[in-house]
Amino acid sequence: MTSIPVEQNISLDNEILNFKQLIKKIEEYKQIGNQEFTKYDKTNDNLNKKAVTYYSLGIECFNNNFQRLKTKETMNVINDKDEKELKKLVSIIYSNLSLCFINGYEIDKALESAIKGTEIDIDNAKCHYRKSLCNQYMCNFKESFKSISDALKACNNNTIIDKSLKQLIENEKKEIEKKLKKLENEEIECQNRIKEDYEQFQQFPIELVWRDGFGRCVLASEDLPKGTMVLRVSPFASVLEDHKIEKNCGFCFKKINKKDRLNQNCKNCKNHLLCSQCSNDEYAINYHKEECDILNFLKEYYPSSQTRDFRFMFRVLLNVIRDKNFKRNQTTKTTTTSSSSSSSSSSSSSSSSSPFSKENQSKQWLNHENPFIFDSYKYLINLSRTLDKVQPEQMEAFKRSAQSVITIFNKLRGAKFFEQCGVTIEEIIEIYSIVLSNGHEMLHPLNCHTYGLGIFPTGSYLNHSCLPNAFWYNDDQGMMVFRTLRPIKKGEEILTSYTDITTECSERRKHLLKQYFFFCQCQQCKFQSNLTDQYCLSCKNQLTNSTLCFNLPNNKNGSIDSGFNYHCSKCNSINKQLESINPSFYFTNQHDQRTFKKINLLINIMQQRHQSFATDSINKNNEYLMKGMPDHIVYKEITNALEQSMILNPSKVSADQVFTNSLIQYYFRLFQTLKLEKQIDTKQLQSVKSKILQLLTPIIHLPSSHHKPSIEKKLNY
Ligand SMILES: C[S@@+](CC[C@H](N)C(=O)[O-])C[C@H]1O[C@@H](n2cnc3c(N)ncnc32)[C@H](O)[C@@H]1O
Repeated sequence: MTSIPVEQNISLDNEILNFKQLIKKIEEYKQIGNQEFTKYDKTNDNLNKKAVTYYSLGIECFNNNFQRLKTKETMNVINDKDEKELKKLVSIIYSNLSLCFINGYEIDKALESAIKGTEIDIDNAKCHYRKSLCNQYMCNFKESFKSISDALKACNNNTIIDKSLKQLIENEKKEIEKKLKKLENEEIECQNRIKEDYEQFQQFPIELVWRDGFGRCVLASEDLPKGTMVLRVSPFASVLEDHKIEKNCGFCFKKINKKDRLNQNCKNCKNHLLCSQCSNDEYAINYHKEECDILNFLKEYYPSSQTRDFRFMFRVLLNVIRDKNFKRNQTTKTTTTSSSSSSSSSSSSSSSSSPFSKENQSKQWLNHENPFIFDSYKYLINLSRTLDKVQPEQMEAFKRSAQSVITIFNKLRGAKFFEQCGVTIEEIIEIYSIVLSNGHEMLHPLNCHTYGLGIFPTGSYLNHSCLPNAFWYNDDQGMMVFRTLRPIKKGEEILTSYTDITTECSERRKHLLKQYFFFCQCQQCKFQSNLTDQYCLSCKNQLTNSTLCFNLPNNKNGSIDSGFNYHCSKCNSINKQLESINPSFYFTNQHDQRTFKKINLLINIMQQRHQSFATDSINKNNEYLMKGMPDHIVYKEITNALEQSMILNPSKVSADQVFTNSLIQYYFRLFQTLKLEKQIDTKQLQSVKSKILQLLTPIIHLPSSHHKPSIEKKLNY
């Protein structure tokens, strides 16, 4: 439980004598909670703490008094009918609390509340419905289906039926059924791929498996040292960023010398450069030929539509069409061949002649020293998608865009082109949603700048972790390459990050939920979400959500002035005020603790020195001088401490040993302190900055472009 602010003016009358008083009090809390809920700005996606507080108070009031009334401590024993009424009310509060947590993106707490609500009143349909929703976000679709079925049962058990709620639940049930069917197919396809595509996966030290709740997972098939290339995937389709079109090769995306750019531009569309290598590659030449008329058309008639995303969709669709045309021709051929009883054509030899097979890709790709995985269309269309989560406005935009694409193709290639290719508008919309969840910005391996957009189906098989053990970049051929960040043991899952892991657990989970529609279940989040930022004043243990109890103050008429009391279940003491946790609490590993204590000490020395400089620059008795540490020694000590911590940097220890985030904050704090040091010059700062960047390599090398600028900004000098 997080610390919840309490309104100053609620009086807590703990002496509830009978059922009527209890129900009145709880009803009051519910009403104020509801008022706070309605007042809250719906666009604000932070937790509505006020509403949560009032609902929590209602629940606490019930917990504190119900047993007493039931166990006949009082003369006013509660009867069955009253008990039912009371439990119904509390269950509604749990349901409302669950909704607050859902709106605040705290799905674990939302689920916990919904479960409690259904336990207390099995006929609370909304609670079952919310339980189902939370399970969906947690990718437990089987559980979600069970809950939505319970919700429907509860609707039917209620004498007064809320028709719109029942309709909502029925629709949701259909959606979950569809999702379960889709997952079943995905699992079958995954098992098929494991068998059929064995050779491609054998090129890398990995194994593809299916796990309930997570879907496809990539595991290490042997012990892997740090830096090992674990996967290299060719793009199903990729395009340059708009501002790179006039400077970079449109096939391999490498930068072209200024003097060569004019010669290398396509004479027809004048909108596509090929580097000297690619202009000798038949595949690269033909690849552009197929899109040239489209680019030309856009330039002439819809100049504002020549955007990266629009160009990207054309490239995706051209490959889809190639794949479909080939398959259609193959079917026709097979039918003709079998009807004429000629010798059977093996499917493998036919597929090798596909214009969209691995063997027919660019020779540059095939001759490269590193192997790669090639994905045909069936692996693209099997990727997970979130069509049901797409906002209505976005869906409208998809439809408009899909219609424009069809119109342009039909105009340029013949009125029935799309129909003949067998691509429907529904399929294009589905591809859009796949691209939305699986498209990747393409990152330069050295400077991490985004230079394009691509889709790499097998690259999307890797799951996310907020303490990843692998990272990715795009290499000189525009392939997506994954490498290990630390040694990985055989059988361990290979995980990358989809988000900025330098932010707080709740922020990360919110971003992943908003962007990718799942509630992160990684080890790091599970560990961090159970920690509070407080520790027990008596036993000094860090309070976790599971050791933290929630108590109402015992004072009869008093108002809550300093928030809730916390009850440490480890030492049983009740504390009114809790201090913020000491950063060394984050490190269970002794070596880390010592290193960080040292850094902390040095920071303090620096800060004191800085203060004393400000107040009395020639105070010879300041602590720093008393310790007899000259400038360069302090500076060296800090660097040494940083180096030591690098030996045990967070990517090398397990998630339950280290808080990546606190480590980063520590470095930032250190840097800010050093910046204030008058005697530190730019060169020294630069050196500390490089040291910190080196320490944060695992994070900086992660794919997202969000965090890199934020780290750079914090290390500005
Ligand atoms: C890009 S896919 C990754 C591959 C996925 N396993 C599959 O088979 O498609 C992203 C999906 O994987 C699951 N996933 C990945 N990382 C996760 C995590 N840390 N916690 C929960 N689910 C995760 C979620 O279902 C998410 O929507």
